[in-house]
Amino acid sequence: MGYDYALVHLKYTLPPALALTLLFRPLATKLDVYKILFLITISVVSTTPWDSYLIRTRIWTYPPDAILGPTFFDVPIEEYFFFVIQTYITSLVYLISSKPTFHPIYLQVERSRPSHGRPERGQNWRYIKLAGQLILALALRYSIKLVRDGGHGTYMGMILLWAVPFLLLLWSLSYQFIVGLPNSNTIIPVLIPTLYLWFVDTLALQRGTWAIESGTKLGYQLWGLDIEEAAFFFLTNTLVVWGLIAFDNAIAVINTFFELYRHVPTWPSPIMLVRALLVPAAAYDEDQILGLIQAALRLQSKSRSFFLASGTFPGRLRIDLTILYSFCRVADDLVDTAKTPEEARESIRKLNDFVDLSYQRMTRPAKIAALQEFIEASFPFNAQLALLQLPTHYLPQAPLRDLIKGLESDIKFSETTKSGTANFPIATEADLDTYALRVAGTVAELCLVLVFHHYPSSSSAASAAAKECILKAGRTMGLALQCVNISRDIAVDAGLKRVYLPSEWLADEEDAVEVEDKGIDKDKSKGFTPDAVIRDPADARVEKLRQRMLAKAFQAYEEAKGAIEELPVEARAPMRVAVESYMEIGRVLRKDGGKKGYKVKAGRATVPRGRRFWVAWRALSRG
Ligand SMILES: CC(C)=CCC/C(C)=C/CC/C(C)=C/CC/C(C)=C/[C@@H]1[C@@H](COP(=O)(O)OP(=O)(O)O)[C@]1(C)CC/C=C(\C)CC/C=C(\C)CCC=C(C)C
Repeated sequence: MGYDYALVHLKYTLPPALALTLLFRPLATKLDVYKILFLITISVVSTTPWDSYLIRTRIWTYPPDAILGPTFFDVPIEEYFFFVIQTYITSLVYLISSKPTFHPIYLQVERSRPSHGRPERGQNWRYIKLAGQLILALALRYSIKLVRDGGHGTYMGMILLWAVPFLLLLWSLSYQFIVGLPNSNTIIPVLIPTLYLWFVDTLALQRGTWAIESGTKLGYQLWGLDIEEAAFFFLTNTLVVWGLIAFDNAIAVINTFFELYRHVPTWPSPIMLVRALLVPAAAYDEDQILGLIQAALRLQSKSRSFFLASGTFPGRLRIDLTILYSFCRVADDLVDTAKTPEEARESIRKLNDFVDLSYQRMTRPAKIAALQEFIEASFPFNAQLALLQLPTHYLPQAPLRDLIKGLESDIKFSETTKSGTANFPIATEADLDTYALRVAGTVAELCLVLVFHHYPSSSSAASAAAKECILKAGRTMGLALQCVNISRDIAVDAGLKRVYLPSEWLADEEDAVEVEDKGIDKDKSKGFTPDAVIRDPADARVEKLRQRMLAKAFQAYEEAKGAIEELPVEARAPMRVAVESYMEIGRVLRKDGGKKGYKVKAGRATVPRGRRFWVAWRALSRG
C-alpha cells in the first residue's frame, strides 16, 4: 500500500477541479449538472473494461507501493477517480467556455440543391461528414492492424481501437457542431486539459506512480512523454468535448424546433437526445434558424448588456428573449430610422395591424399563413422574421399595444406645435413616467410573461396575485432602466432634436440659476428650455439633470429589485444579470459625474468589458 497515486490527485487533479467548480458554480444550470453526470457515467462504464484489460495483460501497471490497495476488476480506485476527475475537469472547461454560445444558430439545413432566394449555407456538409468518417475509419483499420500485429504497437492500437469507434459515432451525429462551433467551444477545451494532463502524466511516470511496459509501446516521445500517453489524453479529452458538443447539438434541436418538440423536459432522456440528433438536417425549419441568426446578431451588435445577460438564461427562455429583443429592436428602428414623420406613422399603423392580426380568432395554421402574407407585403425583408417569430400565442396583447404607443410618442419630436415651434412631448415628470412605462415597462412585462410561461410552477409566484405583484415591480424596473437609458443618451438624443428631460425640470434649473447668479450671467438665467439642451448638451445644468434622472432611476430600481428574488429559480440569477448590467451604466454615470471612468462609444457611455463581467459574476453569485 502507498499514497503516491492518491497524492497525484491531491496535488494535481483536485486543485484545478476545485477552482473550476468555484468558477462555474454561479453559471451552472440543472441541465449542466445532468450533462456532467451523463458524461462521467459513460466515461466510467466505457473505460473500465478497457483499462482492466490493459492491467490484466500487463500493458499498463501500478507498483503495489504506489496505490492504496482496493481494486475493482483489477483497476485501482485511484484510477476510477481519474476517469471521474478528468471528465469533470474537461467538462467544466467546455461548459465555461461555451456558456455564451447560442447553439440554435449553429444548426444548418442541408440541401441537396440550391434553394431560390436562400443564402447558400451548408452545401458541402455531405463531403465534410464523409471526409471525417473516412479519416476515422482509416484510423480504426490501423488500430486493428496494430493490435493484431502485437508487440510495440499494442498499446497505441488499444488506445485507438477503444477511442476511434466512439469518435466515429459522435462525428457522424454531430459533425455540424464539431466543425461549426467557435474554437473556444471545440479546440480550447480539448487543448487546455490535455496540456495540463500531459504535464501531470510526465511527473507521475517519472516518479514511477504508474508505468507502461516497454515491449508494448512504440518508443516515440513527445516532449519527454510517451506518444501513447500523449495520444491517450488528447483522445479522451476529445471524446469528452465531442460528447458534450453532441449533447448541446441534441438540446439545440429540441429547443429550436417548437413544432417537433412541444415540451422540453428538464432532463431529456438519452433516447430523446439520440432521436434529436437523428432528425435529418434536411428537415430543419430553415426560417426558424435564419430568424434566430438575425435575432442573435441584432442582440449582439446592439446591446452589450442584454447580450451578456442572455447567455445566462436557460434553453427556450433564452431563445424567446432573444426573439423578443429582436422584435422590439426592429419595431423601434422602423420608427426611429423613418425618413419622414409620415413614414414613421405608416410603420406604427403596420405594427398595429400586425398586432390586430396576431390576436384575431382563427386556427393557428390559418393565422401563421395570414401573418406570413401580411408581413411579407408590409415590412422590409430583414425585419420580417423578427415579427413572424414573436410568440404572440403566449404573449399578452396589451403591453405590445402600449409599446407601440410609446414608440409613436417619439414621432412627436419631429412635429411642430400650433405656434410653429419644435414640439417637446415630455413636459412633466408624469409624461416621462408614461413614456418610460410604455417603452420599457411593457418590455419588462413581456420578459416576465415569458419567464412564467417557461417555468409555470417552479416558483413562489404561482398564485395570480403574486404574479401581478412581480409584474408591477417589473414595470417599475423597466422605468428604472429607461431613466438610465435617457441619462446616458442626453447628447445623442439632443443630436436627434429630442429631449426626454421633462421641461418642468429644465424650468426648475432656470429658477435655480436665477437665484444663484442673479445679475451675473444674464444669458444663462434666460429660459432653460429643451431647445437650450439641444444647442448645448454639455451645459453644466444638463449634468445636474442627468444626476436627477439617475436618482429617479435608482429609486425605482430599489423599489423593484426585491421582486426578482420571487421569480422562478431558473430565471432569478439571469434576470439579476440583465438588470444589474444595465444599471451599471447608471452607476458609472452617477459615480463619475459624467466625466471619466467609462468609455464613450458613438457618444454613449459604456461600461468597460471587465467591469461588465464582474457585475454579471456578482449578480450570478448572489443567489
Ligand atoms: C436578456 C435579454 C435577451 C433580454 C431582452 C430584453 C429586451 C426584450 C429588451 C428590448 C430592448 C428594446 C430594443 C426595446 C425597445 C424600446 C427601448 C429602446 C427600450 C429601452 C431599452 C434600451 O435598450 P438599448 O440600450 O439596447 O437601446 P437603445 O440603444 O437605447 O435604442 C430599454 C432601456 C428598455 C429595456 C427594459 C427592459 C429589458 C426591462 C427590464 C426589466 C425586467 C426584465 C424585469 C425585471 C424583473 C423584476 C421582477 C423587477
